[in-house]
Amino acid sequence: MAESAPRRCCLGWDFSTQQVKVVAVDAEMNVFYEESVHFDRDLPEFGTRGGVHVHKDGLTVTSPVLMWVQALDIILEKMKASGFDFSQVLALSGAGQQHGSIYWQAGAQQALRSLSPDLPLHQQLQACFSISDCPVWMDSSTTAQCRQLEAAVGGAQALSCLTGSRAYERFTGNQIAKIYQQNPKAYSHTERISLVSSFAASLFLGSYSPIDYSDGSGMNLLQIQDKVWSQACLGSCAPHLEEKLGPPVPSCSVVGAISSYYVQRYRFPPGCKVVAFTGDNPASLAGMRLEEGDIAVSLGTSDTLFLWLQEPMPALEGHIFCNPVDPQHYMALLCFKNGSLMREKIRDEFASCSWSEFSKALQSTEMGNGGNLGFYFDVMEITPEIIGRHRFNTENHKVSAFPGDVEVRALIEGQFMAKRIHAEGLGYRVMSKTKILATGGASHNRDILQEKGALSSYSLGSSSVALELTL
Ligand SMILES: Nc1ncnc2c1ncn2[C@@H]1O[C@H](COP(=O)(O)OP(=O)(O)O)[C@@H](O)[C@H]1O
Ligand SMILES: O=C(CO)[C@@H](O)[C@H](O)COP(=O)(O)O
Repeated sequence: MAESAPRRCCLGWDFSTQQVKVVAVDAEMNVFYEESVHFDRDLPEFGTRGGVHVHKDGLTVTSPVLMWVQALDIILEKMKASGFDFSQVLALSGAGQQHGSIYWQAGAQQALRSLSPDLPLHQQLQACFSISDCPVWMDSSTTAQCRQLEAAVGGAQALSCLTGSRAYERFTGNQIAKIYQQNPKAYSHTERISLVSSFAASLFLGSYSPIDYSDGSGMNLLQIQDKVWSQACLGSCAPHLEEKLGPPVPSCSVVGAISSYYVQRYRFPPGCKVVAFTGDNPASLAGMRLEEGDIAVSLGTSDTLFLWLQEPMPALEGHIFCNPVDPQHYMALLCFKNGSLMREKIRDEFASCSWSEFSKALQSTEMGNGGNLGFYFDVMEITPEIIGRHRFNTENHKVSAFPGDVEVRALIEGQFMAKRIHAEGLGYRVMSKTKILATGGASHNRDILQEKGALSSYSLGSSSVALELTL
Protein backbone atom coordinates (compact mmCIF):
# COMPACT_ATOMS: atom_id res chain seq x y z
CA MET A 1 0.00 0.00 0.00
CA ALA A 2 1.39 3.44 -0.95
CA GLU A 3 2.33 5.62 2.01
CA SER A 4 0.45 8.95 2.10
CA ALA A 5 2.60 12.10 1.81
CA PRO A 6 3.50 13.79 5.11
CA ARG A 7 1.05 16.59 5.94
CA ARG A 8 2.32 19.53 8.00
CA CYS A 9 -0.27 20.58 10.50
CA CYS A 10 -1.26 22.29 13.73
CA LEU A 11 -3.18 20.64 16.54
CA GLY A 12 -6.12 22.27 18.31
CA TRP A 13 -7.13 20.89 21.71
CA ASP A 14 -10.34 21.39 23.66
CA PHE A 15 -10.52 20.54 27.36
CA SER A 16 -14.23 21.09 27.80
CA THR A 17 -16.76 20.08 30.43
CA GLN A 18 -17.61 16.63 29.09
CA GLN A 19 -14.61 15.63 27.00
CA VAL A 20 -11.16 16.30 25.60
CA LYS A 21 -11.07 16.72 21.84
CA VAL A 22 -8.33 17.25 19.29
CA VAL A 23 -8.35 18.32 15.66
CA ALA A 24 -5.43 18.42 13.20
CA VAL A 25 -5.58 21.25 10.65
CA ASP A 26 -3.36 21.33 7.56
CA ALA A 27 -1.86 24.34 5.75
CA GLU A 28 -5.07 24.77 3.70
CA MET A 29 -7.10 24.88 6.93
CA ASN A 30 -8.62 21.44 6.28
CA VAL A 31 -9.44 19.46 9.41
CA PHE A 32 -8.14 16.02 8.50
CA TYR A 33 -8.07 14.30 11.87
CA GLU A 34 -10.36 14.36 14.92
CA GLU A 35 -10.34 12.36 18.13
CA SER A 36 -12.02 12.67 21.50
CA VAL A 37 -12.20 11.12 24.95
CA HIS A 38 -15.52 11.39 26.76
CA PHE A 39 -15.05 11.50 30.52
CA ASP A 40 -18.20 9.64 31.65
CA ARG A 41 -17.93 6.98 28.96
CA ASP A 42 -14.17 6.45 28.66
CA LEU A 43 -13.07 7.12 32.25
CA PRO A 44 -15.96 5.69 34.35
CA GLU A 45 -13.62 5.07 37.31
CA PHE A 46 -13.81 8.81 38.11
CA GLY A 47 -17.59 8.57 38.58
CA THR A 48 -18.48 11.83 36.84
CA ARG A 49 -21.85 12.69 35.30
CA GLY A 50 -21.52 15.15 32.46
CA GLY A 51 -17.82 15.38 33.35
CA VAL A 52 -18.41 16.70 36.87
CA HIS A 53 -19.18 15.77 40.46
CA VAL A 54 -22.16 17.67 41.90
CA HIS A 55 -21.73 17.72 45.69
CA LYS A 56 -24.43 17.14 48.31
CA ASP A 57 -25.09 20.88 48.77
CA GLY A 58 -26.17 21.01 45.11
CA LEU A 59 -23.98 24.11 44.67
CA THR A 60 -20.42 22.79 44.70
CA VAL A 61 -19.37 21.30 41.36
CA THR A 62 -15.90 19.88 40.73
CA SER A 63 -13.95 17.70 38.30
CA PRO A 64 -11.00 15.42 39.11
CA VAL A 65 -7.79 16.91 37.78
CA LEU A 66 -6.24 13.49 37.13
CA MET A 67 -9.21 12.61 34.91
CA TRP A 68 -8.17 15.45 32.59
CA VAL A 69 -4.55 14.27 32.63
CA GLN A 70 -5.53 10.66 31.93
CA ALA A 71 -7.85 11.77 29.12
CA LEU A 72 -4.85 13.40 27.47
CA ASP A 73 -2.83 10.18 27.84
CA ILE A 74 -5.66 8.17 26.25
CA ILE A 75 -6.15 10.52 23.33
CA LEU A 76 -2.41 10.65 22.55
CA GLU A 77 -2.23 6.84 22.63
CA LYS A 78 -5.27 6.65 20.33
CA MET A 79 -3.52 9.00 17.90
CA LYS A 80 -0.36 6.93 18.05
CA ALA A 81 -2.30 3.68 17.48
CA SER A 82 -4.03 5.21 14.45
CA GLY A 83 -0.64 6.03 12.88
CA PHE A 84 -0.95 9.80 13.35
CA ASP A 85 2.35 11.38 12.24
CA PHE A 86 3.32 13.62 15.18
CA SER A 87 6.55 14.63 13.42
CA GLN A 88 4.52 16.94 11.15
CA VAL A 89 3.03 19.04 13.96
CA LEU A 90 4.44 22.56 13.68
CA ALA A 91 2.45 24.10 16.53
CA LEU A 92 -0.38 23.40 18.89
CA SER A 93 -2.80 25.45 20.91
CA GLY A 94 -6.18 24.96 22.46
CA ALA A 95 -9.05 25.88 24.69
CA GLY A 96 -10.43 24.96 28.06
CA GLN A 97 -13.78 25.30 29.79
CA GLN A 98 -13.60 28.72 31.41
CA HIS A 99 -13.19 29.64 35.10
CA GLY A 100 -12.11 26.17 36.42
CA SER A 101 -8.97 26.24 38.56
CA ILE A 102 -6.10 23.80 39.14
CA TYR A 103 -3.87 23.91 42.22
CA TRP A 104 -0.29 22.71 41.60
CA GLN A 105 1.43 21.53 44.76
CA ALA A 106 4.92 22.72 45.73
CA GLY A 107 7.39 20.68 43.65
CA ALA A 108 5.02 20.10 40.73
CA GLN A 109 7.01 22.31 38.36
CA GLN A 110 10.00 20.04 38.95
CA ALA A 111 7.88 16.95 38.20
CA LEU A 112 6.62 18.57 34.99
CA ARG A 113 10.18 19.36 33.92
CA SER A 114 11.51 15.86 34.50
CA LEU A 115 8.81 13.65 32.97
CA SER A 116 10.01 10.20 31.90
CA PRO A 117 8.96 9.32 28.33
CA ASP A 118 8.47 5.70 29.43
CA LEU A 119 5.37 6.39 31.50
CA PRO A 120 1.99 8.03 30.86
CA LEU A 121 1.49 11.50 32.35
CA HIS A 122 -1.15 10.52 34.89
CA GLN A 123 1.21 8.06 36.58
CA GLN A 124 3.84 10.77 37.02
CA LEU A 125 1.62 13.66 38.08
CA GLN A 126 -0.38 11.85 40.81
CA ALA A 127 1.23 13.81 43.66
CA CYS A 128 1.32 17.18 41.91
CA PHE A 129 -1.98 18.70 42.97
CA SER A 130 -2.94 20.18 46.34
CA ILE A 131 -6.65 19.97 45.38
CA SER A 132 -7.65 16.75 43.62
CA ASP A 133 -11.21 17.78 42.69
CA CYS A 134 -11.11 21.18 41.00
CA PRO A 135 -13.89 23.75 41.08
CA VAL A 136 -15.40 24.23 37.60
CA TRP A 137 -17.68 26.75 35.91
CA MET A 138 -20.88 25.01 37.06
CA ASP A 139 -20.05 25.73 40.71
CA SER A 140 -22.29 28.26 42.44
CA SER A 141 -21.12 27.86 46.03
CA THR A 142 -19.18 31.12 46.49
CA THR A 143 -21.89 33.74 47.07
CA ALA A 144 -20.27 34.85 50.35
CA GLN A 145 -16.90 35.36 48.62
CA CYS A 146 -18.60 37.30 45.80
CA ARG A 147 -20.15 39.75 48.24
CA GLN A 148 -16.77 40.18 50.00
CA LEU A 149 -15.01 40.95 46.74
CA GLU A 150 -17.62 43.47 45.62
CA ALA A 151 -17.51 45.18 49.00
CA ALA A 152 -13.71 45.35 48.84
CA VAL A 153 -13.67 47.31 45.57
CA GLY A 154 -16.65 49.61 46.10
CA GLY A 155 -19.57 47.57 44.83
CA ALA A 156 -20.73 45.39 41.96
CA GLN A 157 -20.58 48.08 39.25
CA ALA A 158 -17.10 49.16 40.36
CA LEU A 159 -15.91 45.55 40.10
CA SER A 160 -17.51 45.27 36.69
CA CYS A 161 -15.78 48.45 35.46
CA LEU A 162 -12.46 47.07 36.68
CA THR A 163 -12.67 43.39 35.70
CA GLY A 164 -15.50 43.29 33.11
CA SER A 165 -18.01 41.49 35.36
CA ARG A 166 -19.67 41.91 38.72
CA ALA A 167 -18.75 39.06 41.06
CA TYR A 168 -19.98 35.71 39.73
CA GLU A 169 -19.83 32.52 41.76
CA ARG A 170 -17.97 30.54 39.09
CA PHE A 171 -15.34 33.23 38.50
CA THR A 172 -11.96 31.98 39.63
CA GLY A 173 -11.04 34.71 42.14
CA ASN A 174 -14.08 33.81 44.22
CA GLN A 175 -13.27 30.10 43.93
CA ILE A 176 -9.70 30.75 45.09
CA ALA A 177 -11.01 32.83 48.02
CA LYS A 178 -13.23 29.92 49.09
CA ILE A 179 -10.33 27.46 48.95
CA TYR A 180 -8.12 29.82 50.94
CA GLN A 181 -10.84 30.29 53.59
CA GLN A 182 -11.94 26.66 53.85
CA ASN A 183 -8.70 24.81 53.13
CA PRO A 184 -5.83 27.17 54.04
CA LYS A 185 -3.32 24.29 54.25
CA ALA A 186 -3.98 23.23 50.65
CA TYR A 187 -3.77 26.87 49.59
CA SER A 188 -0.41 27.41 51.28
CA HIS A 189 0.95 24.18 49.72
CA THR A 190 -0.01 25.49 46.27
CA GLU A 191 2.87 26.94 44.23
CA ARG A 192 0.84 27.76 41.12
CA ILE A 193 -2.82 28.19 40.18
CA SER A 194 -3.81 27.55 36.56
CA LEU A 195 -7.04 27.91 34.64
CA VAL A 196 -8.10 24.78 32.73
CA SER A 197 -6.66 26.41 29.60
CA SER A 198 -3.24 27.27 31.05
CA PHE A 199 -3.16 23.91 32.87
CA ALA A 200 -3.60 22.07 29.56
CA ALA A 201 -0.90 24.22 27.95
CA SER A 202 1.40 23.44 30.91
CA LEU A 203 1.02 19.72 30.28
CA PHE A 204 2.39 20.24 26.76
CA LEU A 205 5.02 22.77 27.78
CA GLY A 206 6.46 20.74 30.65
CA SER A 207 6.42 23.84 32.85
CA TYR A 208 3.84 26.40 33.96
CA SER A 209 2.16 28.17 31.07
CA PRO A 210 0.88 31.70 31.74
CA ILE A 211 -2.80 32.64 31.87
CA ASP A 212 -3.86 34.58 28.76
CA TYR A 213 -5.70 37.92 28.90
CA SER A 214 -8.94 36.58 27.46
CA ASP A 215 -9.50 33.58 29.74
CA GLY A 216 -7.95 35.59 32.58
CA SER A 217 -10.89 37.99 32.21
CA GLY A 218 -13.16 35.28 33.65
CA MET A 219 -11.61 35.48 37.10
CA ASN A 220 -12.83 38.81 38.58
CA LEU A 221 -9.11 39.54 39.06
CA LEU A 222 -7.79 41.05 35.83
CA GLN A 223 -8.10 44.74 34.99
CA ILE A 224 -9.39 44.27 31.48
CA GLN A 225 -8.25 47.68 30.21
CA ASP A 226 -4.72 47.63 31.66
CA LYS A 227 -4.24 43.84 31.39
CA VAL A 228 -2.69 43.54 34.83
CA TRP A 229 -3.90 41.76 37.96
CA SER A 230 -5.92 44.11 40.18
CA GLN A 231 -4.10 44.49 43.49
CA ALA A 232 -7.40 45.30 45.24
CA CYS A 233 -9.03 42.10 43.96
CA LEU A 234 -6.02 39.89 44.63
CA GLY A 235 -5.75 41.26 48.16
CA SER A 236 -9.42 40.63 48.84
CA CYS A 237 -9.30 37.00 47.63
CA ALA A 238 -6.16 35.47 49.16
CA PRO A 239 -2.56 36.28 50.17
CA HIS A 240 0.45 35.80 47.86
CA LEU A 241 -1.96 35.33 44.98
CA GLU A 242 0.00 37.27 42.37
CA GLU A 243 2.99 34.96 42.63
CA LYS A 244 0.73 31.88 42.41
CA LEU A 245 -0.92 33.20 39.22
CA GLY A 246 2.16 34.47 37.37
CA PRO A 247 1.97 37.37 34.89
CA PRO A 248 -0.82 37.20 32.25
CA VAL A 249 0.06 37.28 28.53
CA PRO A 250 -1.69 38.12 25.22
CA SER A 251 -3.79 35.20 23.97
CA CYS A 252 -1.71 34.73 20.80
CA SER A 253 1.64 34.43 22.64
CA VAL A 254 3.97 31.58 21.83
CA VAL A 255 4.68 30.29 25.33
CA GLY A 256 7.52 27.95 24.39
CA ALA A 257 8.45 24.72 22.63
CA ILE A 258 6.87 21.38 23.37
CA SER A 259 8.31 19.38 26.27
CA SER A 260 10.94 16.75 25.41
CA TYR A 261 8.51 14.18 26.88
CA TYR A 262 6.36 14.43 23.70
CA VAL A 263 9.41 14.50 21.43
CA GLN A 264 10.68 11.24 22.88
CA ARG A 265 7.42 9.41 23.50
CA TYR A 266 5.39 10.48 20.43
CA ARG A 267 8.04 11.90 18.04
CA PHE A 268 6.79 15.48 17.97
CA PRO A 269 9.47 17.73 16.41
CA PRO A 270 11.51 19.51 19.12
CA GLY A 271 10.64 22.90 17.57
CA CYS A 272 6.87 22.36 17.82
CA LYS A 273 5.50 25.61 19.26
CA VAL A 274 2.99 25.81 22.07
CA VAL A 275 0.72 28.86 21.67
CA ALA A 276 -1.10 30.05 24.80
CA PHE A 277 -4.36 28.18 25.38
CA THR A 278 -7.47 30.28 26.09
CA GLY A 279 -11.09 29.84 27.19
CA ASP A 280 -13.40 27.82 24.97
CA ASN A 281 -15.64 30.81 24.22
CA PRO A 282 -12.79 33.19 23.30
CA ALA A 283 -11.34 30.35 21.18
CA SER A 284 -14.69 30.03 19.38
CA LEU A 285 -14.73 33.78 18.70
CA ALA A 286 -11.29 33.44 17.11
CA GLY A 287 -11.99 30.15 15.29
CA MET A 288 -15.34 31.27 13.88
CA ARG A 289 -13.64 34.43 12.57
CA LEU A 290 -16.36 36.52 14.12
CA GLU A 291 -16.49 40.09 12.88
CA GLU A 292 -18.01 43.16 14.41
CA GLY A 293 -21.79 43.02 14.10
CA ASP A 294 -21.89 39.20 14.05
CA ILE A 295 -23.30 37.23 16.92
CA ALA A 296 -22.24 33.71 17.89
CA VAL A 297 -24.21 31.12 19.79
CA SER A 298 -22.41 28.17 21.29
CA LEU A 299 -24.66 25.22 22.16
CA GLY A 300 -22.27 23.11 24.24
CA THR A 301 -22.76 21.94 27.82
CA SER A 302 -23.46 25.60 28.55
CA ASP A 303 -25.17 27.81 26.01
CA THR A 304 -23.29 31.02 25.41
CA LEU A 305 -23.80 34.03 23.23
CA PHE A 306 -20.89 36.27 22.37
CA LEU A 307 -19.83 39.10 20.15
CA TRP A 308 -16.84 41.27 19.25
CA LEU A 309 -16.75 44.70 20.89
CA GLN A 310 -14.45 47.67 20.24
CA GLU A 311 -15.20 49.40 23.50
CA PRO A 312 -15.96 47.67 26.79
CA MET A 313 -19.39 48.37 28.30
CA PRO A 314 -19.21 46.65 31.70
CA ALA A 315 -22.64 46.13 33.24
CA LEU A 316 -24.29 44.21 36.06
CA GLU A 317 -25.33 41.42 33.71
CA GLY A 318 -23.05 39.59 31.31
CA HIS A 319 -19.30 39.72 30.93
CA ILE A 320 -16.71 41.70 29.06
CA PHE A 321 -13.52 39.78 28.27
CA CYS A 322 -10.31 40.90 26.59
CA ASN A 323 -10.53 39.97 22.92
CA PRO A 324 -8.36 36.92 22.11
CA VAL A 325 -7.54 38.13 18.59
CA ASP A 326 -6.95 41.86 19.04
CA PRO A 327 -5.74 42.85 22.52
CA GLN A 328 -7.02 46.42 21.96
CA HIS A 329 -10.57 45.13 21.58
CA TYR A 330 -13.03 43.18 23.74
CA MET A 331 -15.74 40.54 23.58
CA ALA A 332 -19.10 40.42 25.35
CA LEU A 333 -20.43 37.13 26.64
CA LEU A 334 -23.61 35.79 28.19
CA CYS A 335 -23.60 32.31 29.71
CA PHE A 336 -26.65 30.11 30.28
CA LYS A 337 -26.08 27.08 32.48
CA ASN A 338 -29.22 25.17 31.43
CA GLY A 339 -28.01 24.34 27.93
CA SER A 340 -27.42 20.87 26.51
CA LEU A 341 -28.00 18.97 29.74
CA MET A 342 -31.47 20.58 30.02
CA ARG A 343 -32.20 19.69 26.39
CA GLU A 344 -31.09 16.12 27.10
CA LYS A 345 -33.50 15.92 30.07
CA ILE A 346 -36.49 17.10 28.04
CA ARG A 347 -35.42 14.74 25.22
CA ASP A 348 -35.36 11.83 27.69
CA GLU A 349 -38.68 12.77 29.30
CA PHE A 350 -40.69 13.71 26.21
CA ALA A 351 -38.89 12.35 23.13
CA SER A 352 -38.02 8.73 24.03
CA CYS A 353 -34.36 9.59 24.72
CA SER A 354 -33.83 10.20 21.00
CA TRP A 355 -32.64 13.29 19.14
CA SER A 356 -34.58 12.17 16.06
CA GLU A 357 -37.81 12.02 18.10
CA PHE A 358 -36.90 15.43 19.51
CA SER A 359 -36.54 16.72 15.93
CA LYS A 360 -39.90 15.19 14.98
CA ALA A 361 -41.53 17.08 17.85
CA LEU A 362 -40.08 20.34 16.55
CA GLN A 363 -41.20 19.54 13.00
CA SER A 364 -44.75 18.70 14.10
CA THR A 365 -45.31 22.00 15.94
CA GLU A 366 -45.60 25.53 14.61
CA MET A 367 -43.26 28.40 15.31
CA GLY A 368 -44.76 30.35 18.22
CA ASN A 369 -45.99 27.09 19.75
CA GLY A 370 -49.64 28.16 19.63
CA GLY A 371 -48.87 30.79 22.27
CA ASN A 372 -47.42 28.31 24.78
CA LEU A 373 -44.22 29.47 26.44
CA GLY A 374 -41.78 27.63 28.67
CA PHE A 375 -38.57 28.39 30.55
CA TYR A 376 -36.65 25.45 31.96
CA PHE A 377 -33.98 25.80 34.62
CA ASP A 378 -33.40 22.50 36.41
CA VAL A 379 -30.19 23.89 37.90
CA MET A 380 -29.76 27.44 39.23
CA GLU A 381 -29.39 29.56 36.10
CA ILE A 382 -26.65 32.18 35.72
CA THR A 383 -28.54 34.51 33.34
CA PRO A 384 -30.77 35.30 35.22
CA GLU A 385 -30.47 33.70 38.66
CA ILE A 386 -33.60 31.53 38.63
CA ILE A 387 -34.51 27.86 39.09
CA GLY A 388 -37.47 25.68 38.13
CA ARG A 389 -39.68 24.98 35.12
CA HIS A 390 -42.05 27.81 34.25
CA ARG A 391 -44.81 27.22 31.67
CA PHE A 392 -47.44 29.67 30.45
CA ASN A 393 -50.32 28.75 28.17
CA THR A 394 -51.89 30.82 25.44
CA GLU A 395 -54.03 32.69 28.03
CA ASN A 396 -50.82 33.53 29.92
CA HIS A 397 -51.82 31.22 32.79
CA LYS A 398 -49.11 29.30 34.57
CA VAL A 399 -49.56 25.56 33.89
CA SER A 400 -47.72 22.52 35.21
CA ALA A 401 -47.29 20.55 31.98
CA PHE A 402 -47.64 20.65 28.20
CA PRO A 403 -48.21 17.77 25.77
CA GLY A 404 -44.82 16.22 24.80
CA ASP A 405 -44.32 17.95 21.44
CA VAL A 406 -45.36 21.33 22.83
CA GLU A 407 -42.92 20.82 25.71
CA VAL A 408 -40.01 20.25 23.31
CA ARG A 409 -40.79 23.35 21.27
CA ALA A 410 -41.38 25.44 24.40
CA LEU A 411 -37.92 24.53 25.65
CA ILE A 412 -36.11 25.45 22.43
CA GLU A 413 -38.10 28.63 21.79
CA GLY A 414 -37.70 29.68 25.44
CA GLN A 415 -33.93 29.14 25.26
CA PHE A 416 -33.51 31.25 22.13
CA MET A 417 -35.92 33.92 23.35
CA ALA A 418 -33.92 34.26 26.58
CA LYS A 419 -30.72 34.67 24.56
CA ARG A 420 -32.26 37.41 22.50
CA ILE A 421 -33.79 39.28 25.44
CA HIS A 422 -30.56 39.26 27.43
CA ALA A 423 -28.47 40.21 24.39
CA GLU A 424 -30.75 43.19 23.85
CA GLY A 425 -30.34 44.01 27.54
CA LEU A 426 -26.60 44.26 26.82
CA GLY A 427 -27.38 46.82 24.14
CA TYR A 428 -26.94 44.46 21.21
CA ARG A 429 -29.33 44.90 18.27
CA VAL A 430 -29.93 42.28 15.61
CA MET A 431 -29.83 44.12 12.30
CA SER A 432 -30.74 43.12 8.79
CA LYS A 433 -27.17 42.11 7.99
CA THR A 434 -26.46 40.38 11.28
CA LYS A 435 -24.95 36.95 10.85
CA ILE A 436 -25.78 34.47 13.58
CA LEU A 437 -23.14 31.77 13.77
CA ALA A 438 -23.61 28.57 15.72
CA THR A 439 -21.18 26.10 17.21
CA GLY A 440 -21.14 23.37 19.89
CA GLY A 441 -22.64 19.87 20.09
CA ALA A 442 -26.29 20.85 19.54
CA SER A 443 -25.41 22.92 16.46
CA HIS A 444 -25.24 19.57 14.62
CA ASN A 445 -29.00 19.35 15.04
CA ARG A 446 -30.52 21.19 12.11
CA ASP A 447 -33.98 21.27 13.65
CA ILE A 448 -32.68 23.12 16.68
CA LEU A 449 -30.78 25.53 14.42
CA GLN A 450 -33.90 26.05 12.35
CA GLU A 451 -35.53 27.42 15.47
CA LYS A 452 -32.67 29.81 16.01
CA GLY A 453 -33.08 31.34 12.58
CA ALA A 454 -36.85 31.27 12.71
CA LEU A 455 -37.08 32.82 16.12
CA SER A 456 -34.79 35.68 15.16
CA SER A 457 -36.86 36.48 12.10
CA TYR A 458 -40.09 35.93 13.97
CA SER A 459 -39.36 38.29 16.79
CA LEU A 460 -37.91 40.87 14.44
CA GLY A 461 -40.94 41.01 12.19
CA SER A 462 -39.73 42.04 8.78
CA SER A 463 -35.96 41.87 9.28
CA SER A 464 -34.23 39.01 7.53
CA VAL A 465 -31.51 37.27 9.44
CA ALA A 466 -28.79 35.38 7.64
CA LEU A 467 -28.04 32.12 9.35
CA GLU A 468 -24.55 30.90 8.72
CA LEU A 469 -23.72 27.54 10.17
CA THR A 470 -20.29 26.66 11.45
CA LEU A 471 -20.38 22.94 12.03
N1 LIG B 1 -28.00 15.72 17.59
C1 LIG B 1 -27.94 16.49 18.66
N2 LIG B 1 -28.96 17.32 18.96
C2 LIG B 1 -28.92 18.11 20.05
N3 LIG B 1 -27.88 18.14 20.91
C3 LIG B 1 -26.83 17.33 20.68
C4 LIG B 1 -26.80 16.48 19.54
N4 LIG B 1 -25.61 15.81 19.57
C5 LIG B 1 -24.94 16.23 20.69
N5 LIG B 1 -25.68 17.14 21.35
C6 LIG B 1 -25.35 17.82 22.61
O1 LIG B 1 -24.05 18.34 22.59
C7 LIG B 1 -23.55 18.36 23.91
C8 LIG B 1 -22.04 18.41 23.88
O2 LIG B 1 -21.65 19.53 23.15
P1 LIG B 1 -20.14 20.00 23.12
O3 LIG B 1 -20.08 21.29 22.38
O4 LIG B 1 -19.28 18.89 22.64
O5 LIG B 1 -19.94 20.23 24.68
P2 LIG B 1 -18.67 20.56 25.55
O6 LIG B 1 -17.71 21.27 24.61
O7 LIG B 1 -19.20 21.42 26.62
O8 LIG B 1 -18.15 19.24 26.06
C9 LIG B 1 -24.11 17.11 24.57
O9 LIG B 1 -24.36 17.34 25.94
C10 LIG B 1 -25.38 16.83 23.77
O10 LIG B 1 -26.54 17.11 24.53
O1 LIG C 1 -18.82 29.47 32.11
C1 LIG C 1 -18.77 29.51 30.90
C2 LIG C 1 -18.54 30.79 30.18
O2 LIG C 1 -18.48 31.89 31.03
C3 LIG C 1 -18.93 28.24 30.10
O3 LIG C 1 -19.26 28.51 28.77
C4 LIG C 1 -17.71 27.36 30.21
O4 LIG C 1 -16.65 27.92 29.44
C5 LIG C 1 -17.99 25.91 29.81
O5 LIG C 1 -18.07 25.72 28.45
P1 LIG C 1 -18.65 24.40 27.69
O6 LIG C 1 -18.01 23.19 28.28
O7 LIG C 1 -20.13 24.45 27.82
O8 LIG C 1 -18.23 24.61 26.26
